[in-house]
Amino acid sequence: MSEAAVPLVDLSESREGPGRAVAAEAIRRACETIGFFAVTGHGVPQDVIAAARREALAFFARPREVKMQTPQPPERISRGYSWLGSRGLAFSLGNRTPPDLQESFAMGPVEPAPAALDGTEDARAFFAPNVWPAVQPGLQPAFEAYYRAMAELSAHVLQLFATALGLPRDHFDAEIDHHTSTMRAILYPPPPETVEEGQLRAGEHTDYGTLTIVRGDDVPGGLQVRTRAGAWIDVHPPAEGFVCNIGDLMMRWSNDHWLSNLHRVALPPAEAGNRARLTFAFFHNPNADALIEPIRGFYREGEAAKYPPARFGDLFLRKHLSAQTMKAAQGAGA
Ligand SMILES: O=C(O)CCC(=O)C(=O)O
Ligand SMILES: [Fe+2]
Repeated sequence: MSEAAVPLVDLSESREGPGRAVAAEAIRRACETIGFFAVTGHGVPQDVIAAARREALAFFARPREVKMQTPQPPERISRGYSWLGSRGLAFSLGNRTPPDLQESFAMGPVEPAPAALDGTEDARAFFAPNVWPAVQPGLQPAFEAYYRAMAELSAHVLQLFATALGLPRDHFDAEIDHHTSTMRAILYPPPPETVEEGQLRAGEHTDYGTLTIVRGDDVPGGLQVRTRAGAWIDVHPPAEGFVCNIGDLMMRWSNDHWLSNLHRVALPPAEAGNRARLTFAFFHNPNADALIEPIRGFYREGEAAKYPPARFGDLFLRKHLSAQTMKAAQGAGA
């Protein structure tokens, strides 16, 4: 039950020089075993994080009818406000659970769609305009600044992934230059007096994309990851750091040598008191038209590809939508 199972990687020397290889090797080991690692020395200014947090808490404290002025659009893409009871992450695995005890506010790319996607389904799904609450003009700039900082950090970590996979460091660069990442601020309120059987703050799931970078409050009722032995262990973020995990796409790219691992957000025990928890989760995704094909140079001797090549846009739309409705769950698990 050692919590050292989620290793800590200091990124402060990881940009150039011998520190790059050291960080890449630590990340390789983490991705092969638990699929999670924590980072410090990431270079994201603490005031960017603090401003986004402040704006999120102010937004979630507003009356429901105000928050509902920027609802998640009916197409179920990750924009705007999702109210308590409207999502269930375990649905994406086809599990029938009560909905998650969380409300959230999501955004997508800050840059417009590249011209090559003009008029396509990808442009509509991945580059749908963001929605911003008119009552709180400070939220947009704070969230955009945080999103940009996360995108930059992701690009750096993906270069370390390339090195860790034995590839040139710029291997993924051309697949992420019009990335379709989303970010979600999530508020887990204090649990109600009665919760339904099997109800959690976030049901067990794997993430869908390349890399997720999470900043969640380190309070009871927090993030847990499943070890290969089947135990759920608490993941404590380092002070001023982030928790990173890889998603299904990196697992697919690595022909399953890397693990996109199950995780969840538990309910706090009753004695922990009535505490809410705030999380910022940045879900890094590649370009809509990135071709995800198991990386051959990385195969072990004689190994065959476990997946056919597939466009990211097609893979994602199948799984993401199933997190939202049980009806669509048949196609999940990609
Ligand atoms: O709140 C957290 O720490 C993690 C949330 C999460 O795993 C998700 O939203 O995908
Ligand atoms: Fe997750």
